[in-house]
Order: sequence, then C-alpha cells, then structure tokens
Amino acid sequence: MTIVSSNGSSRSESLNGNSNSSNPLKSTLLDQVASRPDRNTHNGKEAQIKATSEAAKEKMMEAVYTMLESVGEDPEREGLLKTPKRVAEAMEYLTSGYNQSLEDLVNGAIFDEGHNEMVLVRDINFFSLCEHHMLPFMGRAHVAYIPNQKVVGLSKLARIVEMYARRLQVQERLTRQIAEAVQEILEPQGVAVVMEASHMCMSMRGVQKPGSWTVTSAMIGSFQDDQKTREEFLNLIRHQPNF
Ligand SMILES: Nc1nc2c(ncn2[C@@H]2O[C@H](COP(=O)(O)OP(=O)(O)OP(=O)(O)O)[C@@H](O)[C@H]2O)c(=O)[nH]1
Ligand SMILES: [Zn+2]
Repeated sequence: MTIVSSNGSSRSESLNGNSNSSNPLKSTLLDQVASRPDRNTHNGKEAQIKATSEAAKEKMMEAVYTMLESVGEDPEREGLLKTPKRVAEAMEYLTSGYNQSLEDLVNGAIFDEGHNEMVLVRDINFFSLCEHHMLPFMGRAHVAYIPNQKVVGLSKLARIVEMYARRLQVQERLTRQIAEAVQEILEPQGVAVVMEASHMCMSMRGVQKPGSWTVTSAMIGSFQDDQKTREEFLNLIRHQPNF
C-alpha cells in the first residue's frame, strides 16, 4: 500500500500488506519478479543491463552539449567547457546500480546465527532518480526482516537499498525490489520495507509542492500476514532513539 502525504500532514497508520497472502510465498515472489523487470521491456524483450561504455559516455556528453545549446547557453564558454563530461560522469555514478548484482554485493556475508527475532535497519538515507523526469527523489528507507535462522551483514541491507536506488526508478518499484532482494538472499519469515521520500519533480517544477513527501511500503510473509508483527515494525520505525 502506498501513502502520499502532502506537507507532512497526514501520515496514515494503516500500512497493510497486499492481497496475495494465500499464495505460496516462493512461487508468488518468483512470478512477481518475472513480471516486474528492473527496466521497462522494449519490444517485449528485457533491456540489457550493462556497464556504461566509453562510447555511451561520449553519446551522453554530446547530448548534454546539445541541451546546453538548446537552453540558449554557449557550451564553449569557459564555465561550461567541462560540463558535458561532468554531467556524464555524474549520471554514470547515479545509475551505477545497473552494474551491480545482488550476489556480488552480499559477498557471502550470510551467517547462520539461529536468530529468529526482528532485525531492523532504520533511517538508511538514499538518493534516486525518478524515471519520468530524471530528477532526484530522496529520503530514508527502513528495512526489517524476521530471520529463519540466517542473518545478513547489516551493511548489506543498506547496500541493497543503494543498488536499487542508483537506477531510474519509481518509488513503489524501488521499495518492492528491496523487499524481494532480502527475501531472495535470506528466505526469512518475513520482510518489511518502508520508504519516505521527497520528489524534486513535485517540488521544483510541475505541481510545485515542496515539503510534500511520499511513503511507500512492501510487506512480505509474516509482515503481510500478521498485524501484530507489522505494528511492531511500524512502532519501531517511529520510535525516537536516545543517542
Ligand atoms: N507513482 C509514482 N509517480 C511518480 C514517481 N515519480 C514521479 N512520479 C509521477 O509521474 C507522473 C508523470 O506524469 P505525466 O503527466 O506523464 O508527466 P508531467 O506532465 O511532467 O506531470 P506533472 O509532474 O504532473 O507535471 C507525475 O504525476 C509524477 O508526480 C514515483 O516514484 N511514483
Ligand atoms: Zn518525476
């Protein structure tokens, strides 16, 4: 369920899971992943995910040069001479999540601890780009899971957020991809992800509502099926730490 709150005013308490809780978890997830590729399909085929090549970088620089001309600037003036290169490098970094894989990122940091209580990493800052305007949206992610004996290195949860955020995204898909990735690597009893973000395409332009923020959630397994577990998670992400 997605909650959109304008100017921080009306954050709802009722983050419910979606309606497919009766299906076997694994096959449901596989179906969901298959029907929700990282990038839009093109002519029915999934786009190839590959590292930015030198040729691609050159094309990006040419495009920036053209944009500078198109806004009436002189791309040859001193202050703008290096701008196409800078923008191309910035874009390469901001979309670097396309070149990462879950396997490399986790790097085997999965430990059999026999721990079965909730693990939550809160307030993971993230920056992403919306796929509609290629403008930033940024905020905080909260990622929790209830282990099934196995736990993952804590930093890996933040790295998963980072990998999917460094792509062209919509917030709902980003939230779901993070939850599915944790499900895939750990097969835990449940996963919950909440993301709170502010979209520059709604602040700097368009509807121009600075201060509005969007909350999205993805709940899997026990977080979806058990209201108490979900409430415990929601209370924990609201709790103010004393340090
Ligand atoms: N659901 C969702 N929508 C998003 C996200 N990021 C941007 N958008 C929206 O994508 C929509 C694109 O709408 P369009 O009408 O095609 O584009 P537009 O004319 O630029 O729309 P406005 O932003 O309303 O000016 C806008 O409503 C954006 O607010 C996101 O992460 N999730
Ligand atoms: Zn946008």
